[in-house]
Amino acid sequence: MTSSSAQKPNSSIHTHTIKTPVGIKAALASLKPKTTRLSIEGPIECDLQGFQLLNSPIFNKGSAFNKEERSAFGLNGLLPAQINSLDEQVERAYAQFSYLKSPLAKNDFCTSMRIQNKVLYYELVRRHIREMLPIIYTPTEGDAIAAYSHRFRKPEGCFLDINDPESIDQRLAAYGEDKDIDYIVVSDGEGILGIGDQGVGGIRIAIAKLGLMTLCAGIHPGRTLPVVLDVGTDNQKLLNDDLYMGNKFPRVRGEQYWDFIDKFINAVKQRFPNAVLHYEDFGVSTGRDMLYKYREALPSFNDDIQGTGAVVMASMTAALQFSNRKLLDSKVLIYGAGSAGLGIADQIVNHMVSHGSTPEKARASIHCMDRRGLILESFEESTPAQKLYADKDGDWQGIDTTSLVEVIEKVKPTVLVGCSTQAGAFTEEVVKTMYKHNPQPIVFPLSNPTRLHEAIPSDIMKWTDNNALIATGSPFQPVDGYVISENNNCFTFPGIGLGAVLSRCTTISDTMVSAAVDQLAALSPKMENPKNGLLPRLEEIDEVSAEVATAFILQSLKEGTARVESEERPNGGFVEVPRDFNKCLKWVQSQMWKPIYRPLVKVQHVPEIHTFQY
Ligand SMILES: NC(=O)C1=CN([C@@H]2O[C@H](COP(=O)(O)OP(=O)(O)OC[C@H]3O[C@@H](n4cnc5c(N)ncnc54)[C@H](O)[C@@H]3O)[C@@H](O)[C@H]2O)C=CC1
Ligand SMILES: CC(=O)C(=O)O
Ligand SMILES: [Mg+2]
Repeated sequence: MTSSSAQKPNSSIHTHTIKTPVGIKAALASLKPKTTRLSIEGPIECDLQGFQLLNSPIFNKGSAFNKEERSAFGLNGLLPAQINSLDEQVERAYAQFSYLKSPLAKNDFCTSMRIQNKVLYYELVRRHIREMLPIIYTPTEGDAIAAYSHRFRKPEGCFLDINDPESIDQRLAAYGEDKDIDYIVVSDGEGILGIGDQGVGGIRIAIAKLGLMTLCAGIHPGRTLPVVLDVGTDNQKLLNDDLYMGNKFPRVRGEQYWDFIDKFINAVKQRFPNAVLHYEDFGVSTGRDMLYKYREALPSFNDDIQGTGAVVMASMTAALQFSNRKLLDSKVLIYGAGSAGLGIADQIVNHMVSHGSTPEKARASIHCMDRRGLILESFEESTPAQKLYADKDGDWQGIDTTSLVEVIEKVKPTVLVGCSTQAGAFTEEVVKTMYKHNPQPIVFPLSNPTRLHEAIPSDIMKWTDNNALIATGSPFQPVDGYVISENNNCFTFPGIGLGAVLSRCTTISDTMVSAAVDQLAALSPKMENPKNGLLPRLEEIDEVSAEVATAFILQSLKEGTARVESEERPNGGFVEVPRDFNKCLKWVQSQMWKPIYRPLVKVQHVPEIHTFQY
């Protein structure tokens, strides 16, 4: 059992008066889990029929409905005669996907498949993950977001409007009144995937991240909620665009913005008391404050800060182990001290502290640059987070602190991280200076999209005689047989999110994130073969997420933040989570949603007309 600090979860969602039409209620009840909130196998009760069933992506099987289901659910006449297997459907869908030429056309195809049939969509992407991930996520999703108002076809997600803060709860209710929600991704669209302010188009980053939660970590796709906070936009192109679909005024900031956020957080706590809240692509001036302001109020997580920090820390650990160097001897230079850069710096500090350092010593081994150059104590306009890493002016007399090469010459970093959105900033001279001081320099150009990378791997390898240890922000081809790992936060946020959902933790602590980092680093294939990447293969992502989640849950249980063991099973008794890693891993895997068709069982209620999205 958990310690006394764990609270019993609010079970009001199970008992509150249900207003949805009775048919939908039955369908939803069948999504309810056996032990925790995830139901992944066995028959699903359903009383949708005919077109309603075909239009419900959670229940739809398209041409795979069998004879009995076609009769029972009024589908005869709505489908051609042949009954396909999921394999055949995937083959057909992949052929259609392959026929399309441009990445954006492929992205459109994926969107339409996702809102048509979730099982088919996730199975299709799972089988072709390496090819399709860049289409449904960075970099192509960034282009799709930039073109949101022009390519728009069907609304998905929940739109909250700063003009109408009193309606937040009503809007959340309209989206999913009678569902338990396990996981919410929210964005205000200010810092999208390295392409900046995209206003209301930010809804699509929330949708894309939730897609990865399901794909990579088996979060039930019917139990997630994408939210955009439409607070205006400072993107002049959007403001001038007649077709732009969001609020056409400059971003609201200051008190009115924070009141809106307060109301949103309170509404989430009330309506979805068991949900984990994931912040995505907020601006540098808000994302960090939001995380620290609310992280004790509800289990919440900023992917750009913590998810990115965690995956970089895991790659760095793997690179240090491979090159036989010690974490506490490392010196790190972060080029681009924004949300991601400072999140990485914080995660490195957390990790160094949990491996025996002090916060002061750990911070002293990290140096940060932004568009003003090396961050110095004398800079008045630095953010509080930047000030933690500021260098003493006196130590830098006579050195051009705006020159990356000069800074490297003085610091002699073992690790160079780029999250500056400055394409080509890691020049030949920069990389060769790193190499001069390190036989195996660790270089992570992370800026997305691909065209913004600080350097491309083939150049870095050429300039270091293939000795650099590289991980990038977007996918790249191997160089001379060396696999280049994508330092993608999809190796961390889905596993951490799954761990948070399953443990029902009250908060996501730094040490829980550190446990996830250590687990991911332990899965690095680099030690087996120097040509392997620093991170596991994408094809193993669901297994990786399960392991990351397991480490997270065990740490949460240790810290007394897990509430899962105070949840009652439907048939009596309480959930018991095994403390043994392998047994706990099996339990985690048993809770993950999988893209398989489950038998549909008819229930005898007459459905009313409804607006149910799934
Ligand atoms: N690979 C991954 O998994 C992730 C990659 N990223 C990428 O990292 C990049 C940064 O993202 P955020 O931190 O959210 O953006 P941000 O806007 O918060 O930070 C960018 C930082 O770069 C600095 N910068 C700009 N010009 C510079 C220059 N010439 N020299 C040095 N620094 C300069 C800015 O001052 C700012 O501090 C984006 O391209 C984003 O896509 C972000 C999260 C995850
Ligand atoms: C990958 C990601 O989260 C970003 O670039 O913002
Ligand atoms: Mg992001």
